[in-house]
Amino acid sequence: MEELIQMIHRMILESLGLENHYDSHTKSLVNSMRFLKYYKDSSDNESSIALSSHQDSTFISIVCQHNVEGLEVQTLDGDEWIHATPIANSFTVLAGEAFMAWTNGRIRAPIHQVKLTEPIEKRYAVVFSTTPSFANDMINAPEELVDAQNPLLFKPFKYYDYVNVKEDYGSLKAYCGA
Ligand SMILES: O=C(O)CCC(=O)C(=O)O
Ligand SMILES: [Fe+2]
Repeated sequence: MEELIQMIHRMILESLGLENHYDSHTKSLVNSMRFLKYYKDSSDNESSIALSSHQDSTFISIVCQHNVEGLEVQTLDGDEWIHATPIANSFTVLAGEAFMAWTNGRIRAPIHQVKLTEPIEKRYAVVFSTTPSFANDMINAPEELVDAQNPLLFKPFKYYDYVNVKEDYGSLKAYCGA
């Protein structure tokens, strides 16, 4: 898993021409793993929201859906939900707000939710996440990604300061939008 995580981060940095930031970037990463168990709300007939819509705060989240449907990703215009249908032997990768801010918006953090629809009553998922380390949690977009056409979208912020008050602000833009 460590290798996969490193590879995804490397692919993202390379795609943006930021290879020279790779060492400092990966040195300040922390990996974590969460096990999730969802139940369908029995008071709902056909479907129930098991995890309400949100953006992850992370750099990336790698979701193992165990072949059970439910994860939905909102389109950018907010008009539609796309089923992130599980694919056998595959993970689903979502970018989070830390990457969105650090890449000055080049990488989007999609809004997503988990909805259980008949006949699914129960769902397990495992989520592997990367976040900044406690010692080095300043998120500051590299200057290569900021220019007249791409003005800075988010003022530099400390990741864990944001995570602590995220619920109060509702979005990263409200917290530190430039
Ligand atoms: O269970 C899933 O498929 C997604 C979980 C998720 O979005 C999260 O834990 O942030
Ligand atoms: Fe999520």
